[in-house]
Amino acid sequence: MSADRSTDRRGGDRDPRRDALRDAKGRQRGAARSRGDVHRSAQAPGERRRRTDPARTAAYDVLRQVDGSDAYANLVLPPLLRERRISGRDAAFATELAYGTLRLRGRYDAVLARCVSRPLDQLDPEVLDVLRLGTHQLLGMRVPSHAAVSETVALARDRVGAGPAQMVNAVLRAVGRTTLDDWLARLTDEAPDAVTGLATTRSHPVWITRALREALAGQGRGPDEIGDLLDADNSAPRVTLVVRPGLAGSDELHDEARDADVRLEAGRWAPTARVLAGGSDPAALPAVADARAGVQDEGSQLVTLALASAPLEGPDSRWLDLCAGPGGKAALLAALAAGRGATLVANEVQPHRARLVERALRAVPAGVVERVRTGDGRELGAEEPGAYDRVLVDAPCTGLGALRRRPESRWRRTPADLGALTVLQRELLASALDAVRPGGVVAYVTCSPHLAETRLVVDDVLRRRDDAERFDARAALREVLVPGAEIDLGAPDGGAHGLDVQLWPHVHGTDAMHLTLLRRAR
Ligand SMILES: C[S@@+](CC[C@H](N)C(=O)[O-])C[C@H]1O[C@@H](n2cnc3c(N)ncnc32)[C@H](O)[C@@H]1O
Repeated sequence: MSADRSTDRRGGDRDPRRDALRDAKGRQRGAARSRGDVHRSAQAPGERRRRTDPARTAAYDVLRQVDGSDAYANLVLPPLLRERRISGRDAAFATELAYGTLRLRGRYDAVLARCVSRPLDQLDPEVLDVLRLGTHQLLGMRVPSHAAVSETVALARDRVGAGPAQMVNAVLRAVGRTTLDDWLARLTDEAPDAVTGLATTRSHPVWITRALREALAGQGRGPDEIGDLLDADNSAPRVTLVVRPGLAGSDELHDEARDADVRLEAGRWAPTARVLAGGSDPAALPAVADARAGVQDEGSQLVTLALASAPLEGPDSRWLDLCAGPGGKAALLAALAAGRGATLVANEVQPHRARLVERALRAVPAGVVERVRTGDGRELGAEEPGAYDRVLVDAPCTGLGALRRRPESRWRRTPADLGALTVLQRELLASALDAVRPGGVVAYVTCSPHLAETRLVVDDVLRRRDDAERFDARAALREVLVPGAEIDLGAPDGGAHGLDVQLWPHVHGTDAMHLTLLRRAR
């Protein structure tokens, strides 16, 4: 229980000084307000409208766009903050409020359902979003209760009207009468079974909780790790950069970071990784602006490095990235190919994502990128059979391994998504195995640990053909780690005979990337 609470309160986007620096009510101190002339003289007490806090209003507007227009929070929030000139600790407050509320929505809805007399789906969606925001301030942030309630009531009055604001007041007071620990104990006690209890308290859909637990067991880890995994999904990840080898030197990056007031630390696993330890926006680094470096999860770097270094006999001159958009792994592959005298073809089906691949590759020396192909990867194997030495299939997937990065995605995905995706994944892997030459290597990668998207896809494709076999991805990954790093990849007999790699947020601090390595036999 207490681990749960500390996870929530750690909230990676928070500035620990923020609560002290915002005023005693957790409210932004504005000039008019500090002068004490906030609309008071113009209105009767019952009609008083206080100026609502811009940070809370921004978080509310993000939630409305996410819930009402299917927008992505990480695409909506940054421009909205820029447009409204919300920066510094207020931007950090708005970010934690919006992202934290979205991540923990399942938990908060369970709490609210016990404080609202009607079923939640009978509330106006606007009112429900205000209640969720207030609940996150009460149970997931260090905002004093009186401020959480009064500021949220002011937001309700401003955005949804005086009537609902009274109801918001009453409900939030009921929420705040019980501590987070006591709420979690009650939700656990009242759950019909253990999985539902975990799903509710850790704010994940039940089907995802079940799938993640099965994936842990299926990849040689204890199913009892599920609580830690779900908690890790509820914490914002640290920002990690990739330093593309040969494109950005360590000293050069060090100097640029110092000049831009960005503090970087070496990554834990990948020699190419630098973790943002403090300072300002990494986009301020010239190396990031001109694509010699980029923002990339360390797990994504590891699986790419493992493919590039996997043992290979014979020629090693043409590499293919079959599903390249937006180009993070393609840029790392191209940098590695440049150092090895190889070339890269990057393929992507969606034209706008193919353009992002071109942008990501702009720092790669001329001649290394043979072309960025816009087309269906499922056809490439038949068009160019046996033409490549190394092929990456970073397959479109549910993204269940990157839930901490996309606060709303767990509520959007449904089990029905799996059907179409797993058919596509099989077809892309089969095409990759056709495109690689005999003796060549294919990496099958997903940012999902779901067994239906990982092991079962590979097993099924291999069952249908006798010209390819799995080999030891764990050994290949260990070869590329920073010197001296000891990585726990699960029990040796777990997960496809201990050959596949499954990374985990709660163990490795990376996204839950999956890697299977395959060799074309003939
Ligand atoms: C997981 S993302 C790849 C991420 C990328 N490797 C990176 O590191 O930036 C999967 C990509 O596959 C693309 N895709 C989906 N269907 C495809 C197909 N039939 N052929 C090629 N690409 C496809 C998607 O548009 C998406 O850009």
